[in-house]
Amino acid sequence: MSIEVRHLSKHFGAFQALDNISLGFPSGELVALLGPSGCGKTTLLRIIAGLEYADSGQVLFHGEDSTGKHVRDRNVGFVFQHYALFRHMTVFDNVAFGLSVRPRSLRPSKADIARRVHELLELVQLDWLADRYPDQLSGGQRQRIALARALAVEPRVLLLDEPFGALDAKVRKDLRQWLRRLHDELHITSIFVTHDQEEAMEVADRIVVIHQGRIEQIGTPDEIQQQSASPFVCEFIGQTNRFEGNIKDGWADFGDFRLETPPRLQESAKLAGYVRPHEITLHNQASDNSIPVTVASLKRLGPIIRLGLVSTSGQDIHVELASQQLPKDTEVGARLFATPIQAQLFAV
Ligand SMILES: Nc1ncnc2c1ncn2[C@@H]1O[C@H](COP(=O)(O)OP(=O)(O)OP(=O)(O)O)[C@@H](O)[C@H]1O
Repeated sequence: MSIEVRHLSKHFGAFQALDNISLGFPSGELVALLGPSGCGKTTLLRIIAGLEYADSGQVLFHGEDSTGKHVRDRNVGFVFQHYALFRHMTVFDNVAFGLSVRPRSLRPSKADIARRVHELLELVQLDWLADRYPDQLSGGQRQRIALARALAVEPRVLLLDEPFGALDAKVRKDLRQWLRRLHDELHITSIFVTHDQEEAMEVADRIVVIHQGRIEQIGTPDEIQQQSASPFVCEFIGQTNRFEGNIKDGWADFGDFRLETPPRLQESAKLAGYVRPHEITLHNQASDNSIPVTVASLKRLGPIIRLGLVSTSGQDIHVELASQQLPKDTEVGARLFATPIQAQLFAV
């Protein structure tokens, strides 16, 4: 089931939460809506679900206009961070709920419901918890049961709003890998909201970066990271170093170093160059293209070393290297030369 939204806008009073959003969610993909708090991602998800209505624009399910359709007629499954399980019902009854409240003519038999519930509990690998109550589960187990409950009605689309937001880092990491595997098994078109770029990178086929109610970029995790569409995306997706420069003799000139410039930037007055921590090499000797720096901090994380450097002009520079790439005898206070090997360049 593909989903498309066209020219969606939404105001809350004078505040514009969504500003003319158009995009498609291809059938069977797992797409992340990523952006800072308040950027409009939950509002977009709720409009797709039918829990909220846009001021203008359309929502199409499989090419069919569903804009005015009630939530119960859209056949979507939800997993929301605060959409708790029913506390007075067992795990089994929670998962069975969506099927057992169907009108009599559409309701499967008791035996069919039981079979389906056990299949789903097996899918989320928690069949052994069928008789427990939600209070007797861990947070991660509760979210997996919530997912089983959402899947029980065989939704055409699965919508997840920060599904693992309230969980601790380790459980969160496990659950997102598990969600990815589950998606690979089921291939239900799924959209999940997150403000955690690492989560989006790890789980999604495609990421939609939203900022102030507008789409900044749509792309695969690699495209978003390596070909960011704007300085905002560059800064939002993981750690980066920003350098300011300008065009000199056809090069992007940043004082201590220079880089090749694409033709589209040749006329720019000012440039911002974003260099990721792993895109910088360190040397004992100066070269034409190196920044003199002092090592301010050095942290070993297994085979990786993270360094905090300060340039002579006072700029902080973050670097990440494999330990064998670190110049010999480097310690805090050492003077080195940092060479950016590539950058994403923008006119500013
Ligand atoms: N019912 C409402 N009434 C008034 N303002 C609202 C309402 N719902 C959302 N907003 C505002 O619209 C903006 C977008 O909200 P939304 O919940 O979509 O953001 P979000 O990107 O999901 O943020 P978060 O990650 O914090 O949940 C926010 O500034 C929010 O305060």
